[in-house]
Amino acid sequence: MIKVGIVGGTGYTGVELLRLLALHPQVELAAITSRKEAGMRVADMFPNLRGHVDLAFSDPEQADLASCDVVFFATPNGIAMQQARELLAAGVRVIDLAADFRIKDLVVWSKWYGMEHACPELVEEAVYGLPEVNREQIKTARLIANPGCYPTAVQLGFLPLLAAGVADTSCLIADAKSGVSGAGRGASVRALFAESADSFAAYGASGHRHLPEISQGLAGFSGKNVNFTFVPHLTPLIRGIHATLYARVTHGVDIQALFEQRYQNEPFVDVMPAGSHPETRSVRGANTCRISWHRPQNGDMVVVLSVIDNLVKGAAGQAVQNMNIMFGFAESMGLELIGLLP
Ligand SMILES: NC(=O)C1=CN([C@@H]2O[C@H](COP(=O)(O)OP(=O)(O)OC[C@H]3O[C@@H](n4cnc5c(N)ncnc54)[C@H](OP(=O)(O)O)[C@@H]3O)[C@@H](O)[C@H]2O)C=CC1
Ligand SMILES: CC(=O)N[C@@H](CCC(=O)OP(=O)(O)O)C(=O)O
Repeated sequence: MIKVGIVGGTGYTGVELLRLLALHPQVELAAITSRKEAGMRVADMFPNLRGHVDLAFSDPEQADLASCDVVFFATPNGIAMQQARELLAAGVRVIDLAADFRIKDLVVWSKWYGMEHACPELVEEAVYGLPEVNREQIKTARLIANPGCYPTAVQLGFLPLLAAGVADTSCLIADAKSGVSGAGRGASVRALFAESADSFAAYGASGHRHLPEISQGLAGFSGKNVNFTFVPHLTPLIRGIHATLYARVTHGVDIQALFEQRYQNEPFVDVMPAGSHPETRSVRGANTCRISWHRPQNGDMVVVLSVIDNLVKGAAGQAVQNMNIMFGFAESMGLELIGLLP
């Protein structure tokens, strides 16, 4: 058994971590923090956890995080980097669900996140927690940068094409749609029911902070710089990301075989039969990325469709997957979940 702490237990990714970890056979939940709700019983705020989580939220300043084996940060950007050095020095492994350690170029990171980095030396050490790419490094990592939700769906969709060198890297496009829980649980006008229901809009079309994270990953897969366009959209879903990806691909390549081979040993990537249209609801609540591809009019443009649950494979589920790999547990432990239809 390992002792686990969660900083930011009242947010959407925090409560999703609790849902998954409460039933994990190798986990003892030791500390769950919230500044605003310190003292409140977790199950009083989240009745779905009644009978499963018998702890109260503690103030992050008071919580005994140093005695944990691993601490998850389900906090806004810029929080984990304030505490990671101290925790690592105490022998605690850290998994950050925010973006503090995702981008290796600190100048780029500061530009997009609007702050100076508090521990640049740890950015170099941190392992980007996309198991389908970095499984070996994750096994021994002390510090994991858990990927963003859009970056997970987009990178897994492009990976087989770029790793095989069959896509034109001068024009890669991702048109991605997210459910409203992607914006977190903190009140914001755009997430209000009356603002987001029965409407659909792009945002950040001329620049979103996931652009540099995804570009960094795609360049790594292809071994060269890529020209990448990313347009996110807010949809009236609660959970889910649907990424529609466009790439010009060399003719004559068996793309179905390429995807099936790349993901044949991956427990959480499902390649559908050629010509399928994956639905976000098929992965709702599950740690699955479900993918299919199309070649419209048999031209050289390939369209990849990639869906995830932003809170599971896009955040908490992937973080638990990383924990399993780091501690030598079966990678699927606590994550054998099937999407919720309807
Ligand atoms: N929502 C999503 O789909 C995804 C989110 N992420 C990332 O995961 C992180 C968490 O997201 P999400 O759960 O949506 O966020 P929420 O806004 O829903 O929750 C944030 C949590 O952090 C706590 N918190 C806020 N400020 C601080 C602080 N200064 N110190 C300690 N705790 C703090 C809050 O509790 P309190 O204020 O009481 O302390 C709350 O529990 C973010 O970085 C987000 O970008 C990544 C992938 C997907
Ligand atoms: C719908 C929505 O607002 N989504 C968020 C991204 C999700 C997220 O939390 O970003 P990280 O993965 O970087 O942590 C946004 O566009 O800012």
